[in-house]
Amino acid sequence: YQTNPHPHSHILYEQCLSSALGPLSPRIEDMSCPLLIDDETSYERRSWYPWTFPPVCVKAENDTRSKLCTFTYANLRGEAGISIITTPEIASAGRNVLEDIDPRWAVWERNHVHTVSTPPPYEIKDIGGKGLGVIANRYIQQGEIIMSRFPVILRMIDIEPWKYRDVLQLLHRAGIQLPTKDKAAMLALAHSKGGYIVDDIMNTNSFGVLLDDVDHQGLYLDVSRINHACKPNLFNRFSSTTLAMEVVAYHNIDKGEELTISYTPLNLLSEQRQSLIQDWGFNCTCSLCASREESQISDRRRTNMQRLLEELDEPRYQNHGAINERIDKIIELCNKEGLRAQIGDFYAIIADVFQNLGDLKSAENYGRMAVKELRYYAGYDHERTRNALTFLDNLYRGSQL
Ligand SMILES: C[S@@+](CC[C@H](N)C(=O)[O-])C[C@H]1O[C@@H](n2cnc3c(N)ncnc32)[C@H](O)[C@@H]1O
Repeated sequence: YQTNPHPHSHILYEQCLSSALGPLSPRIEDMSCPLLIDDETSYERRSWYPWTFPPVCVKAENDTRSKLCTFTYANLRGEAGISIITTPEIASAGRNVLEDIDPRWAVWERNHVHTVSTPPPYEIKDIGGKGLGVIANRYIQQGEIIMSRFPVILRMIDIEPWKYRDVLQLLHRAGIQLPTKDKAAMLALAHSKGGYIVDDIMNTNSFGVLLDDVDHQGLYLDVSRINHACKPNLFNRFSSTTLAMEVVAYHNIDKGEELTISYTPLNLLSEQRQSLIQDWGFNCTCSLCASREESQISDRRRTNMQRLLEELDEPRYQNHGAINERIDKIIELCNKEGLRAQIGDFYAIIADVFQNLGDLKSAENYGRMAVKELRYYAGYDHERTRNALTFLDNLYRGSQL
């Protein structure tokens, strides 16, 4: 091991911040505690390993211990570079996301082989009124993985302790340290609000992602070219172990159709949806927003679903007849509203209700269905999927106490 002269990192190193056995590889010989690396520890050549450049850091105004740094890794799994703006602690704990994936392990984890459609079944073209967009160049079948990408920039969302100017400097550094090809593609992405260009690009195109369970903004090339629709034909799922964002066909898509995702959670009411879209800097012109009649019908159904879900918590409905009646109605409304991607979350709620009722068999059934749906729609190791798996793990253990 290298010696680590940083006073705080020593303690953190002893505690071993990240899971010692990286989730990407089951090999026992890979067990090691990652070192904490920042601008002070990386004074010797290569002592900033595994990063490609020595990290550049800024200190918080009132707390000199908290640093925010830019870490760059030039070649993530042969695809692109990645720059991460985060704390040294998170970078150290989350650095196993840089490891190459052992394919046998990945298949075992996911339960199926991961295949991205090749050649890509889409083209990126100018779309009137929306800038560039993505168009299907052939018939696409439900479930096809259209894109699978790693982020080129990640930035921690809670940057409150640091000066905004300092954060912008780190962002600038994040951009210039990317390999030339990725930097050019990143700088060509859409921007909408003005200000420093990379900041504007991040705010116009990023997705929320977790690094070491902490919220970050993630910028994904290509995925960023997909425009918004309230009833999209694609959904995206995220892996916190690999940082991969997969874009998958929600249903069958005809050649020539524009490929779309929803920039907002799918189940919002029209007013909430429109206001979020306006924050994005454009107007929602989907029929679900633009047609008064359609949005009223949809809002009514969604409010109904919400009410039915809330009723499941009420003691007077806590019997099998009332619960099953509500489940049938929720599923019917969910299908009518195109909210299939959220059914896993509903199953998880229902599993919980059955557990509270003491019906562990039904709780297990719904818990298993929740895991299956969440693996497919949210991601095999998404936080929501992990929560559903923990529920199943605890189900019988809890009843034996
Ligand atoms: C993530 S980018 C999508 C790709 C973008 N059109 C481009 O040229 O790269 C988001 C930007 O695309 C535009 N956009 C996305 N969906 C739209 C929609 N449904 N209607 C109008 N503009 C849209 C907005 O300007 C938004 O700020």
